[in-house]
Amino acid sequence: MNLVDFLFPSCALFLDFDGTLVDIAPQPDEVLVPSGLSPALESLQHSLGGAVAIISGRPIEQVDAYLAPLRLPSAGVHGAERRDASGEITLLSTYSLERVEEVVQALAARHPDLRIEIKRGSIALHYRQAPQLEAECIAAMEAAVAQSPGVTLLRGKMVAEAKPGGASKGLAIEAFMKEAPFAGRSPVFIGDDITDEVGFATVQRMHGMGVKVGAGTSVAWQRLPSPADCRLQLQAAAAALAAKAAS
Ligand SMILES: O=P(O)(O)OC[C@H]1O[C@H](O[C@H]2O[C@H](CO)[C@@H](O)[C@H](O)[C@H]2O)[C@H](O)[C@@H](O)[C@@H]1O
Repeated sequence: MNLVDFLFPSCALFLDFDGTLVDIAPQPDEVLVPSGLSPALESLQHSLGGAVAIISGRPIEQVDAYLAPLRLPSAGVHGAERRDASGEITLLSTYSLERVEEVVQALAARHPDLRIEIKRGSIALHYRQAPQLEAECIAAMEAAVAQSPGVTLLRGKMVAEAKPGGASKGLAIEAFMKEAPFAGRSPVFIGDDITDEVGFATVQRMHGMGVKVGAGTSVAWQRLPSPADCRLQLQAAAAALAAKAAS
């Protein structure tokens, strides 16, 4: 697809972070942000009347650090936290993760290649460096989550994450779409992971469009081959929209 053909000044743009804006890295803290990314996002934000938001599994403060000095409206931890366009933060209720933490710490003590990420209201267990442990990690997380009221399990790219049941990327997008400057626009969501499928379904239900980055089955109607291509297409769309506004 050519993003330029689908992104109009009347769109609202929602963007996943890992695997969409940046390439997947061996470890969560090893992602590289190409220097042209934030300027392109800032230009798009300007052309789309401010209606550009990041919808990530990461905490908002991490996304801010990667995109600095740009601070976009953002949803973090799969929608458990959200910063609207005025800068106001909404935090969803969280639930005890004591059992999940016990289980992942015990697993990681036995398998040092596993990586635990603790966020507000969520714990992610990464097995990218120990893919042979996938089944064991999933089984352990499923059992721990089953003993943790209010908590659900979300699977992503080489990661299993316990998060509040009420949080989802779809609900975060819906919340943005009720507010200025997003309300009344046609939503486009670009993402790459299973965790983004609910976001694709949400925007398409709202007569918008989901764009899946990379391979794998998806409900999204459009597709981009890779994060590198996604960045190029965002840059091209930013330039085209800026040129249209100037003409
Ligand atoms: O919703 P996203 O913005 O795509 O965030 C999803 C998760 O991304 C991170 O983990 C993933 O990316 C890492 C860096 O490329 C990779 O090492 C890991 O295997 C992936 O699962 C992040 O660490 C998680 O907190 C996010 O939930």
